[in-house]
Amino acid sequence: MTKAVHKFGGSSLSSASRYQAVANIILSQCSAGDSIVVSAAGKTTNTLVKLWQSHVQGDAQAVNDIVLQLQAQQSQLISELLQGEAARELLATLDDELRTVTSASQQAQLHEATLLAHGEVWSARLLAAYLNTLGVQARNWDARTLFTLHQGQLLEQKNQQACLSAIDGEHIHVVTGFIAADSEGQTVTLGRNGSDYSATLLASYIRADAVSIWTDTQGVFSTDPRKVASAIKYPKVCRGQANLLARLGNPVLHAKTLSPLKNTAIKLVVRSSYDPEASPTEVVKEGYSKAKRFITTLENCDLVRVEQLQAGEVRELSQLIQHSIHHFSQGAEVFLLVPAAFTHQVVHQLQGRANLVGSNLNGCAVVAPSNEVTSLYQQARQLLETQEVVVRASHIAQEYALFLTDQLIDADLLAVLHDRLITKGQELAVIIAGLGNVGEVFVAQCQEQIAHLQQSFDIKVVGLLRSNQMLFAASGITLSNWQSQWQNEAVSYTKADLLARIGELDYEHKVVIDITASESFSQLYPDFVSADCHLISANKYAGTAPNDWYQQLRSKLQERNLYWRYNTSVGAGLPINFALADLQNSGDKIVEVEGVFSGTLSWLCSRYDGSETFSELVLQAQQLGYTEPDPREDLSGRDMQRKLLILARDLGLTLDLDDIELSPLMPDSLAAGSWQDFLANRTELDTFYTAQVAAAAAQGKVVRYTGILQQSGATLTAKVGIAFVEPGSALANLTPGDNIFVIRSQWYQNNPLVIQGPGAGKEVTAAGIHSDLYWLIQQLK
Ligand SMILES: Nc1ncnc2c1ncn2[C@@H]1O[C@H](COP(=O)(O)OP(=O)(O)O)[C@@H](O)[C@H]1O
Ligand SMILES: N[C@@H](CC(=O)OP(=O)(O)O)C(=O)O
Repeated sequence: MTKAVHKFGGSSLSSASRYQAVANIILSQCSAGDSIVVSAAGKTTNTLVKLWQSHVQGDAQAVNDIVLQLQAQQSQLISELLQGEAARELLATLDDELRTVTSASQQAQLHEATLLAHGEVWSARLLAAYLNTLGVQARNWDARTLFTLHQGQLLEQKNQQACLSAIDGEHIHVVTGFIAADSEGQTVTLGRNGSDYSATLLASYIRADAVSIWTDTQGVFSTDPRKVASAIKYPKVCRGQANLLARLGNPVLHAKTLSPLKNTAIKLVVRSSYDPEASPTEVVKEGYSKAKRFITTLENCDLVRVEQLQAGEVRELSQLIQHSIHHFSQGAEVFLLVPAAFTHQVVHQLQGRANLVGSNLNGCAVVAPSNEVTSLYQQARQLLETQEVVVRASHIAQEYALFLTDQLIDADLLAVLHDRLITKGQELAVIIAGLGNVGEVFVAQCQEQIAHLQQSFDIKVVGLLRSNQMLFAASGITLSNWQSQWQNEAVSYTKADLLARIGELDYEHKVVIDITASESFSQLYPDFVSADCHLISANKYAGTAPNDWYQQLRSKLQERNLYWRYNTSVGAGLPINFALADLQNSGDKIVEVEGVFSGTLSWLCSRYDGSETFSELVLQAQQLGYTEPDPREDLSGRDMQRKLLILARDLGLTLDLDDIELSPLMPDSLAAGSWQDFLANRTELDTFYTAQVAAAAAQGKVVRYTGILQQSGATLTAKVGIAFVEPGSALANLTPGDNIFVIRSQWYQNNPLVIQGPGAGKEVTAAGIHSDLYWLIQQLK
């Protein structure tokens, strides 16, 4: 049986609704025998630290106020999650504990670690009780009964025995993070953010298979995603870099998190409790992922030079102040970066061997592959200079460059640094679905196109998919001979196989290019987005799916900073979506889009001159491959209806397909029945069409099949069908097969903007998809 440990940090337990979300994750993802390690709710530990500081300062009033604050916060959580006896019991225990805190403070008997431990104890107790009310057999553990340290060292055997006998296979075990006991039974803590470490320790003792660190971001990013919206989520990060980030004070993982995993195969992932479906970051062993670029900030540190630093002394100092301390050597000198609040303690401990060389410093560190560090160091220095940041001290090591300044690296400055230093030299994985007419041309053009785009991005086609087989190579498919690779290596696949392969890709960016005409493939878009893929579609189904589904997809894309381009779904390579977006973005108001958006119907109506019957023309078009296999698909007008809906949604209208009036280019009697029936009765089509031609001629006009979207005040007209147009108009004089879009706007009123040209064809459609890819890369740069 597999065993998992899930750790939920304070950010995942910051309110009753967050506890509920956590419980839902546990209900859906955990089974008996799994362990849940919890931190203190929200910022409770910070509040407890303040309480301790007030106590040390002898400020009884502040101690009281903070106790009341804690009581209010915890009681609210309990009351919102539990009822009846369960609630009463926890509220009474909370009261007792807080009364004990107050009296211990009054009697000068408060113990720091014991005080700080309350946060985790409250969380574990409440979560276990809440899970019980949901019918989960949950057990609550105080980690002081599981983890013992003697003089700062873990008593491995004792701890393992304690954990193995506690964590049975019948319950879900809710365990306090952050705390342990010393050999006298006194509380000790594992350092701020230490619950990550508790989780991996527990996992190593009980020989779990996996640890999930659930937090409020979807994984480990190139920089703090809460400060820089364009931060890149990395699917994989190697342990060494994760550890280095932690040692530089980055909060996403605690510095000791990785040590219990050494020499184990325990899988570690970081994922979001706010978005459990989003693909996580896996922290993998060295060599299992490429080194990535990161930028992390430091705030309010002191730089301390130390003489004769002994081995293990930094660890002891970190233990003393409950914070990780970054240290580095320059020549014979060793420096420590100490959180300013603890410098006094550290200097005191070092007994005359420490000199303060810089105080209240801020800064940033660029972590990168070792061959990039020197050049990034130089670029960063120049960049900081142009941003008028005075560097007080800097350090370059094999895997990172560190800059210390007096100025704060705020979110704006961090965004600039990230943009210039981190988002260069990125990789984009391309997955192409649909290798029909257009798909094959697209792949054939890819080699040259990619070489052209390569200057800014390292682009690799990693997947080629047909409806039932796929060729996947994470390191890239050689496009010059993909056909023979396909012959030898393509395999049949399921949706789960495809998503698993995409999930394993270790690229900064991924894009799925859908050149299929498959509705079921389009239904996978939400899964692709959950796996952090951008989308490019020639396929019209997702763009015309029911509005709720469509809007959910759009918001999911937005939440993840992902792009969706679908220029070729309307008018093939014609830049209609670009034009509409550009006009709207520049402040114009579009009042009407009218046109012929079907190459087939354009060809039929423009070619008809009465010398052949309409049905003969339809059969000719079928033979020339201009129509769908059953030409009634075209004659039904559905395809144009879909395209009009895509344009309407681009204009911000929340329409559904059925909101667009549709009248087909054939009598209803022919729409039903088999193709044979159609052939047998095709004269009905001819009668239908000649009647339309005669009616048009009576008005001095000609027949065309058009779509129109018109906004006039509060009235919206959206319809697709037969229209009688002036013989001299642009719509009437269309080259057979071409599409035309006539756009009327505030700026283009009497003389409309006309976009006209081939609206189908494999070369132009493939070129349009390349244009979407180019656009995507411009956005990512
Ligand atoms: N490179 C990064 N990737 C992800 N998160 C980061 C990064 N750098 C900083 N962070 C911050 O780390 C926070 C998560 O750590 P923390 O607040 O300790 O979470 P928890 O309470 O779940 O333990 C995120 O909210 C984010 O702001
Ligand atoms: N509650 C402790 C331990 C911890 O790990 O918290 P979090 O998981 O929220 O970072 C702290 O705030 O330091």
